[in-house]
Amino acid sequence: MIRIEQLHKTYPPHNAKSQAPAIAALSDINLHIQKGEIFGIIGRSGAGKSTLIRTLNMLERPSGGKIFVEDEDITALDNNGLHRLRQRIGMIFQHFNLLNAKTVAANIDWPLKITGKYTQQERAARVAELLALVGLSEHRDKYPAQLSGGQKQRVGIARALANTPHLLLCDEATSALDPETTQAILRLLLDINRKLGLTIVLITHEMQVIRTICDRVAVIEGGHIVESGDVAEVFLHPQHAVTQSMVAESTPFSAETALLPPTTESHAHLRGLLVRLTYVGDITYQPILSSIAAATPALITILQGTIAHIKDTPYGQLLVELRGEPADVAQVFTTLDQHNIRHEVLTNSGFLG
Ligand SMILES: Nc1ncnc2c1ncn2[C@@H]1O[C@H](COP(=O)(O)OP(=O)(O)OP(=O)(O)O)[C@@H](O)[C@H]1O
Repeated sequence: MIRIEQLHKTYPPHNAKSQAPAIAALSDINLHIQKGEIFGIIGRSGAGKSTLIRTLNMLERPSGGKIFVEDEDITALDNNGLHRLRQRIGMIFQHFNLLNAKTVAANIDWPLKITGKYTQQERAARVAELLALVGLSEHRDKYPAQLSGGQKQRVGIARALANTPHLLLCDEATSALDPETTQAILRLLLDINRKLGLTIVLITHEMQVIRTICDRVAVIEGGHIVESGDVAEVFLHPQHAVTQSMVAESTPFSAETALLPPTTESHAHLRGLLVRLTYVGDITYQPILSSIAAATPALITILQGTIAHIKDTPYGQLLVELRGEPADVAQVFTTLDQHNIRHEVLTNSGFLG
């Protein structure tokens, strides 16, 4: 659906007369986004997220590299080509960008009207369909000022979908919303993705957004993609320091004991190996640990645990202490391997004193 090759974007220094160097907002970005997936781009403030998503509909012109959308090199398009491209790409924004002097229905009708392609009757039918899709039929005659943030974003979504785009870009679409409304909007986006098979690319600084709806994710830092892959893999086994800290901030599993290395003080009582177990999928609900415990003289103590979801997939993480003879401990690891339960020895507490 989208192929980004060696993309660069440089901004001139803020003060043109200064000797300051140009700002490299994006450097050597290479990404492949599949048709029908929800692809998330996450990063801290200033990492380059907005610049990257805005290049996908050429609101921002790259300084180098190529972007193919449905096999068409969009960096080479003239004005007519760009106009046609933008009809195939919808976009929603953090602050909704609605027309305040128009009603909900008129906001949604606007992109249909400016194409000049449809009769008034066709437009009215399409607006009614979109209002129903986003759950706003009874608010059709209200003005944006009379709506909550979540309702405004629903209007934004309906407007973005008006011309039946192939791709929806979401620029921090839930950042201005409270957690409950965020969940409702994310559910709506997921529903639309499934019902319409629409490809969605979103940018966010919240790992929770990625975890709730994305299939794959790229982590951006200092204009570089530092890590990318399936959400479960990146979320459960983050490699880069930025990813690790964003995961730690968002996880229900306390960072103090689970995701950061234990301190001598916090685990002074431990005598065995401190091991983190991670399991993904149906196995999450199977009593593997109790059957291992029954079959081995090694002692397993659960120190902390959680079960949660990454999109539709359940996963579990346990922090356990493992004590016993080396052969018994090795047998526990073999059994864990047989069940595809990942185990990481965080420390041998013998060394903690
Ligand atoms: N129009 C511009 N002119 C000059 N520099 C810019 C411009 N837009 C962005 N930048 C710079 O490019 C870098 C990336 O900015 P960008 O807005 O893409 O980051 P971001 O990850 O979206 O940040 P935020 O989450 O704070 O919006 C930053 O250093 C920023 O200051």
